[in-house]
Amino acid sequence: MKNNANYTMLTDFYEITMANGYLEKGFCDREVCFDMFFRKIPDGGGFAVMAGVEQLVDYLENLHFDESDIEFLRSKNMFCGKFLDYLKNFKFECDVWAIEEGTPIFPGESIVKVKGPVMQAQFIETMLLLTINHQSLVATKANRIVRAAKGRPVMEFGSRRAQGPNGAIDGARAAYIAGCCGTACTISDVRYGIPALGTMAHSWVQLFDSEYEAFCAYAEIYPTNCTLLIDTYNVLKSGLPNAIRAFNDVLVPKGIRPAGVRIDSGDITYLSKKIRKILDAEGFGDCKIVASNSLDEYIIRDLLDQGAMIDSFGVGERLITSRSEPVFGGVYKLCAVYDENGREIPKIKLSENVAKITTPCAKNVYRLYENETHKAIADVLTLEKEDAPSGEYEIFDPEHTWKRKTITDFYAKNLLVKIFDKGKRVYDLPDIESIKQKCKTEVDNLWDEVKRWENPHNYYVDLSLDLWKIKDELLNKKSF
Ligand SMILES: Nc1ncnc2c1ncn2[C@@H]1O[C@H](COP(=O)(O)OP(=O)(O)OP(=O)(O)O)[C@@H](O)[C@H]1O
Ligand SMILES: O=P(O)(O)OC[C@H]1O[C@H](OP(=O)(O)OP(=O)(O)O)[C@H](O)[C@@H]1O
Ligand SMILES: O=C(O)c1cccnc1
Repeated sequence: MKNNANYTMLTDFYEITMANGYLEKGFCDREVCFDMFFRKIPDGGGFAVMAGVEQLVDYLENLHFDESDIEFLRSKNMFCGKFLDYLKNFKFECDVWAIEEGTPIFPGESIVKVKGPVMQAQFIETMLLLTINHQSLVATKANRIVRAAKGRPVMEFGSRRAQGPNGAIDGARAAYIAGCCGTACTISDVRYGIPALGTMAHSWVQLFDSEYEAFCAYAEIYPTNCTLLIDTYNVLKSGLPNAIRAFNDVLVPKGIRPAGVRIDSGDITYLSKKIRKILDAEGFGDCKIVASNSLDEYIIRDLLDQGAMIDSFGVGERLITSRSEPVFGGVYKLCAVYDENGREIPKIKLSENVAKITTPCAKNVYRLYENETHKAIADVLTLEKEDAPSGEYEIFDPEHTWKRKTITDFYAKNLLVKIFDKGKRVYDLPDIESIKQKCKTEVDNLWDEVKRWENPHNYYVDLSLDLWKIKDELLNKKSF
């Protein structure tokens, strides 16, 4: 569902001062190309997960300046009348391409490409980065947590500790794309169709005169979806015995099986093993054990290594805030300008820090898959005018060019999909289930070496020879 919020003024102030300046200096019609890319995968992982395109589309489709926005800008006494008039009639006219949501992405490759008048392409930087950076961060983290859980469902529980409403709502969406089974965030279901789910809070148990009464009351109201929180007082001495009594007294006579018990404190491995034994002995072998309490991929891996008997996980704060690495450093850089004849002039940003040097030119991004296994071998950035890699193709490391490899028996997929043509949307937004499925399929298509936790294989993101030559020429240029 569309959000329809107008975030036009959610922009760094310098985007507005530059737009006004471009107009004053006669750059109004200057066509340019910008690239969004990121430099580092959070948590030392082998890949990130693209997310947030739908909200970017929403933003771009709503982009307009209200009368009150223009009056606000006029009150700053910084902007010329011609610019304020331009804003009055502002209509988004850029071409936009993006890698589809749910796709694994790698450092250095264009994940969003924007072409159009510099005033517009520059202006959208802040929201474009904010939207893609946030959701890709949470999707990347959630995918790590889901993979650590090895097929056990992971519920997203983080709203209460998210950084603001959109942190919760869009974060839940990103978590679902990346593999979570649902969210406690109800409005994410209303807005995006992310299944709302959950158990109960300690306050439910505390409110009743006894734990047993609290459990019976819940079982009576929600007999077919009865997961009881058993750690309010003492898991083994009180919570579990009371839950078993309530199951036997309320559900068993109706022929209904209990859904589960949740633990939210203590030594999860020790408790889950004890709980499993007791539930099995009492004839509740099908009753699931849910664990929560400041979990993340590291603790989940550790718990499973210890043999914890957990069937599903509830994960909140460390997922929704990506606590271990809370920044997805996507950047937006000018890579080309076009002269009056439409000829492309490549642009580079240099830096002492090699990782900060940009790749010039408007580019395509191809993912090369092995014919037989459909596993992704490498990504290759090419000039737009180049054909897709095919046949016998040599890839080489753009920094260590002697590292070469000839590949055959592969097919290439163009990852950058056109979303807007001259400001008009030309892309049908996929539904959330297809995005989730895409994420699963595409992560499955990565070699295990890219997915391992420690020192994952550095997936190749290479440049075509023609693109590399242009970059090399600019790197060796003496004056600018
Ligand atoms: N067996 C285990 N191995 C590794 N980590 C665990 C294990 N059991 C629990 N943890 C984690 O250790 C941390 C324990 O948190 P904490 O010290 O707050 O204990 P607690 O029992 O939850 O206390 P509280 O009652 O205050 O919530 C949590 O992040 C939890 O997920
Ligand atoms: O630990 P998280 O991964 O964020 O998961 C969500 C937490 O939120 C709830 O706790 P609550 O707000 O009652 O606080 P608590 O930590 O004191 O239980 C729930 O019982 C989980 O502990
Ligand atoms: O439904 C739950 O169990 C839940 C929801 C939010 C936070 N913690 C737990």
